[in-house]
Amino acid sequence: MTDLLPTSRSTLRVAELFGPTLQGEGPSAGQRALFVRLSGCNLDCGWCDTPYTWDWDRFNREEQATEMAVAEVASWVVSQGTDLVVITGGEPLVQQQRLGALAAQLAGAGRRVEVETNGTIAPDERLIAAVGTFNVSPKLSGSGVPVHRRLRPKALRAFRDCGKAVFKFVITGPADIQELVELQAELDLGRIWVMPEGTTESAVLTGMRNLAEPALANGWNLSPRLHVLLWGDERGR
Ligand SMILES: Nc1nc2[nH]cc(C(=O)O)c2c(=O)[nH]1
Ligand code: SF4
Ligand SMILES: [Mg+2]
Repeated sequence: MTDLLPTSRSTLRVAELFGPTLQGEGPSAGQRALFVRLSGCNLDCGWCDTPYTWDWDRFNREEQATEMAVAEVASWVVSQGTDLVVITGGEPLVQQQRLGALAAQLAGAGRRVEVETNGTIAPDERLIAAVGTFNVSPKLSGSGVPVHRRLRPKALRAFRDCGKAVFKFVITGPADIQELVELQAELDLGRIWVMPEGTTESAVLTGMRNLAEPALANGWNLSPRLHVLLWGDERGR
């Protein structure tokens, strides 16, 4: 029998717990929310704004990642009087088993659970049952990640077909827009948000101005990065 350490089944690698703050992105932007940021990612996007969750060449893993019991994370969330909880990363689905346990506990306690994911790992049934909305953010060529790693059509179809996903794309320029037009035609993704890349107020505002007309022309919604407009690059916001 495989000798699994109990901690490997009951703990999550956590980067930070924060909030209440305002969900800054996607369909729930502007809503009060708590955030659970998990550590670890299976991609390495050039413009990543949370490299402290995965880039162990630049950051110290022991300092940036804490093993926490699923129950401990859940009780922190439930102790706060805010009903929306956003689980993000990193890539939360690299810990899918324990993420599913957390999401189920939170849903059982009456919380609305959103998961921010890069869409490369298909969600399992327990996770789908517990999550209210998956904000699926597949990476485009501007991320610098090779296409076979960042776009996994089978996983994207699983999100699309679960009925709980919206798709949110970070756009860094015209090549990303063209790639999204093609992806939409190929995969029929449903509701799409586009969002500028940027960690300063001026970069986000300029990006949103550049995206407004392409969004309207292609049937897409436009997402702000509200937390960046309000607080810049401050961590834990
Ligand atoms: N306020 C706020 N909203 C967010 N929406 C998605 C975030 C993320 O880092 O995934 C995020 C974040 O870091 N802060
Ligand atoms: S998928 Fe998200 S967390 Fe992972 S490297 Fe890309 S932007 Fe960063
Ligand atoms: Mg962020």
